Amino acid sequence: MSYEQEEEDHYGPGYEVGSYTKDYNDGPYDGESDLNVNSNPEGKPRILLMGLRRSGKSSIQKVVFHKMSPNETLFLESTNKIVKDEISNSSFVQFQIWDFPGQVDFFDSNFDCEMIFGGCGALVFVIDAQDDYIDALMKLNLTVTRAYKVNPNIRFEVFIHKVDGLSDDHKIEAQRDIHQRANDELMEEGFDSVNLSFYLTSIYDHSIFEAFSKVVQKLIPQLPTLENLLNIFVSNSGIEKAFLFDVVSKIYIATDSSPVDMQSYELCCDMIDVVVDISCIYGTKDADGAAFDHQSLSLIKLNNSTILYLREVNRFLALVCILREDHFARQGLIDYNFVCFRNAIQEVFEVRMQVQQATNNTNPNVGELIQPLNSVALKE
Ligand SMILES: Nc1nc2c(ncn2[C@@H]2O[C@H](COP(=O)(O)OP(=O)(O)OP(=O)(O)O)[C@@H](O)[C@H]2O)c(=O)[nH]1
Repeated sequence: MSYEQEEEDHYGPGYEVGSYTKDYNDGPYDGESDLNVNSNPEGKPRILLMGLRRSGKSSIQKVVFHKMSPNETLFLESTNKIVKDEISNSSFVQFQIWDFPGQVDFFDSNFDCEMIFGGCGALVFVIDAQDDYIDALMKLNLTVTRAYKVNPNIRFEVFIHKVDGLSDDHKIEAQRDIHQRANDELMEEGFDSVNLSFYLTSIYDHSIFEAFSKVVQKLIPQLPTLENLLNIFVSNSGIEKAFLFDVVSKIYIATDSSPVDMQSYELCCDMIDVVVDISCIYGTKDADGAAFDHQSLSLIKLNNSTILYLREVNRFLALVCILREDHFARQGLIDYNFVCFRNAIQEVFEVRMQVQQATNNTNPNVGELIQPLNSVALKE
C-alpha cells in the first residue's frame, strides 16, 4: 500500500490530509467499464466518514476496503488528520472516502466547509452504540445542519455502530431512540426536509458490508437500470436471489427487487471469498496477478437443496445467484440468459460513456443513446 502526504494548503494548515491508494492484486485500473458514482467537480465522488473519537470510522474503512481483519482494528491509532482513500485503482466502483478525525471542529477557521461538503455525495456519521450516545447526537445534528446548508444534495447515512455488543432488543431500542431524537432535533431547528437513513452495523459480521453497499448504491446513477436487468434475469431463469458484487470490496452494487435477507447476503460473500482464495492458491494468474478472470465460475451445492452459482461479469464484478437445485436442471437456459445479462451490463457502460461524450459535445440527441437498453432478449 502506498501512502503519500497531500498538499496541506488545499485544506488549510490545521487539517493535514493523508491519502493512500488501494493496492489490490489485479493491476492498474484500465477504465474499461467503470461505474463512477455521482461525481463532484473533481470527477471523484466523495463519501465522508464522520463521528466522535473512537466511534469506529477508521475500522470501518479498513475492514471494508482494505481487508483488515476486525481484530486488528484494536491496534489502530487515533486519526489526527483527514485521511483520503481512493477506491479507484482496480475496484469497479470509483469514489473517495475521507476519514475525519473525531475531534474535527466545524467552527475552526481552517475547516473549509464549502470545499469539504460542496463536492460530497454521502456523509456517513458513525455512532458508537456501546457508549452513551448523547454527545454523538449533538455532533450529528451539528454536522448535518452544517453540511446541509452548504450542500442540500448530500445523502446522510447514520451507522449505529458496534452493535455486536448489544442484545437484539437493545439494538432495536437504540435504533428507535437515536432515530427519534435525531429527527426531532432537526425538525425543531426547521430542517424538516433533511432525510437521515439509519443502519445497525458491526465490523464483526456482514452488516457493515451490507450498509456500505446501500450507501454506495444510492450514489450510482445507473442503479434502476441494473436492478431492472437483474429482475428480468432472475424471473426468466428460475433464480431466487441475485447479487451483482464488486468482487474486491464485496459490496453489492445492485440486486433484484426481492427483499435482501442477511443470511443470503452472507452466503454469497462467503462464496466470493472461497472462489477468490482457491483461485489465488491453485489457479493461474494473469499478467497483473489477478486470479479472478473471464473464466471464473463456481457452483456450490448446499445440503438444503439450494445452489449458489457465481459467474464473472467483468474484471471487477461477479453475479452470485441463489436458486433451488431442481431449477438448475435448466442450466443451459440460465447460462444463455446470463450471457444476455452480461452483454446488457456492458451496454449500460457503453451508453454511459456515449452519454458523457454527447453531454460534453452538447449533443441534442442524448436521449436516443438510452434505447439499446430496452431491448434485452432473454429466453424463458
Ligand atoms: N465491538 C466493536 N468494536 C469496534 C467496532 N468497530 C470498531 N471497533 C473498535 O473501536 C475502537 C476505535 O476504532 P477506530 O476505528 O480507531 O475509531 P475512529 O472513529 O477512527 O477513532 P478516531 O480516529 O479517534 O476518530 C477500536 O478499538 C476498534 O477495534 C465494532 O463494530 N464492534
